[in-house]
Amino acid sequence: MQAASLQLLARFKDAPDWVTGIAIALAIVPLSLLYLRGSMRLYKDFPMMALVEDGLDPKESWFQKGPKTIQEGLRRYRGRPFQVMTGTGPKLVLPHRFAEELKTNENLSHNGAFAKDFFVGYPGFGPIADSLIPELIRTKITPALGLITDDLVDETTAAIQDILGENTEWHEVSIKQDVLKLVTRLSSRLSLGLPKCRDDRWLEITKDYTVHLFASARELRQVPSLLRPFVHWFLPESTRLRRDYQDAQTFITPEVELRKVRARKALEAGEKASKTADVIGWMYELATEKGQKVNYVDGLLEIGLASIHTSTEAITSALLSIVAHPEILQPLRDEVISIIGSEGWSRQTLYKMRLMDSFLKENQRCHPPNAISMNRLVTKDIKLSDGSLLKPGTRFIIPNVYTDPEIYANPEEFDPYRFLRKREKPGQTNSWQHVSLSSSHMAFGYGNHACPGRFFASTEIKIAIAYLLLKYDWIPTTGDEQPGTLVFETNTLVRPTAKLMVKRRKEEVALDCYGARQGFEHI
Ligand code: HEM
Repeated sequence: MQAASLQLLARFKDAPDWVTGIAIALAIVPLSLLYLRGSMRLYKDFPMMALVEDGLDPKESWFQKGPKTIQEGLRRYRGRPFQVMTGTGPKLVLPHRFAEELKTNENLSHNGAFAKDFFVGYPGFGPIADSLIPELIRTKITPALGLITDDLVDETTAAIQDILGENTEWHEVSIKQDVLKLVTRLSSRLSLGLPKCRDDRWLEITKDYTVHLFASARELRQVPSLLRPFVHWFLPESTRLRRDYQDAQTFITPEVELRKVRARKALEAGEKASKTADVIGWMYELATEKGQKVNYVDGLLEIGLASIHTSTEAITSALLSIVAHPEILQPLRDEVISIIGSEGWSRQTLYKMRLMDSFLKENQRCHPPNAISMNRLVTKDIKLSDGSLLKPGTRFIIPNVYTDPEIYANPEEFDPYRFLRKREKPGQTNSWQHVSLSSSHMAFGYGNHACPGRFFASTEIKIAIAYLLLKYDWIPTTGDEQPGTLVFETNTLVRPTAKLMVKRRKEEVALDCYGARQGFEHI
């Protein structure tokens, strides 16, 4: 912890003297106090896991080797709950068998757990706990997916052209950065609709906000808790985050006002407000239905946060897997050629891409961005089936079981057909889709707070991959920047600098779609 504090202090070198003085005083004085305070918060009935054999204390184990800490804990404590020391305090690790009994427990909060890890309450960090958004996704976005599919194809057509272009010679690209740009375009199309969604200023704000929030929260989790209320004011990422938030407010507010005026005028003229087709419109609709005030800036930023980071990781990782397993490329292309070539884009045709669906699910299994799921805060006493008592305030996580040979045959093998075969078994057609939830595949979480955006995510990812495969050839780069991964806490993510070689090819069937949707306007 001392090393982390000193590293942090080094970042204050350009700050005024008085700021540095305060920071140093705050860093040195309470360190011992913090250790005491931290240890008092431990869950006393559960063993603490640390990779002592690797010379790491509990917190270092979590930060540097999260996935290994969890695996080793499961082995060492033979399926009994144990605790780990995260940057924001201890969390229980509950073995996977508890997922079923906890999935619909009402005394669990997802927002509460995330609020603590993402410092909701500090200026600029706010949106992640807005409870209206899951409802909005369930009641407005998912039912409109048939119509949204056209928008996403339209946006992918334009965005791919802008980002990857027509170069038919092999050239190197920063693949994660390019996918991030593409996903930001798609998420922005959902949030703001045409034409605002293509505004460069908004695209920059929403992308930067997502990147800076994850970076700030990650930095702050490494800072001793007593220092955080001061340090967050000076961390470069948090400073940028507050600026992004203000920029978002400046950008969004006039657009919201404009929409409200239009809706009011329509009502005054005795007309119905037009049907809505983006997040601003749906938020307006939901607020009116519920007679509730909504924060549009928070809502749009939350959609960006939930969707941009996750879908970027999913698409980049899928593309890297195709490059690493070239034998799957042609079967995936053939499926798109056959289905889109004969029936065009629609929610139904995307559903028919069963190999793509299975491949994406297998990719989540083999390259999970997170080793755990079901991050929850206990709000009332819960007694587990093994007799353990979880008191209010307890936080827990449940590890994934993707490498368990009793659940997945040959778990080390990357088998894009794995879930396709499972779906062919009687009665199993809907159990193993990309978006299906189960405790043995928790890539979209599990239970009451499982990802409501997964239907949108799966649609957008399939469209993006179809374009990337039919319009481009991909091979590994020969340069220094081999993709590789970054491990932090329990996350294993594609490195932001990952590179691939790409060249334009001629797609076998027409994919493109131009122009806004007909008969479904913005308010
Ligand atoms: C590949 C893409 C995505 C992945 C892997 C993913 C994964 C997850 C996971 C693991 C959770 C936590 C679930 C739990 O703990 O049980 C979650 C929650 C959530 N996701 Fe996603 N997500 C993705 C895309 C999206 C998109 C596109 C949206 C929005 C359109 C979205 C909106 C949300 C929201 C609002 C929650 C919080 C749910 C709640 O509080 O009840 N996600 N997601």
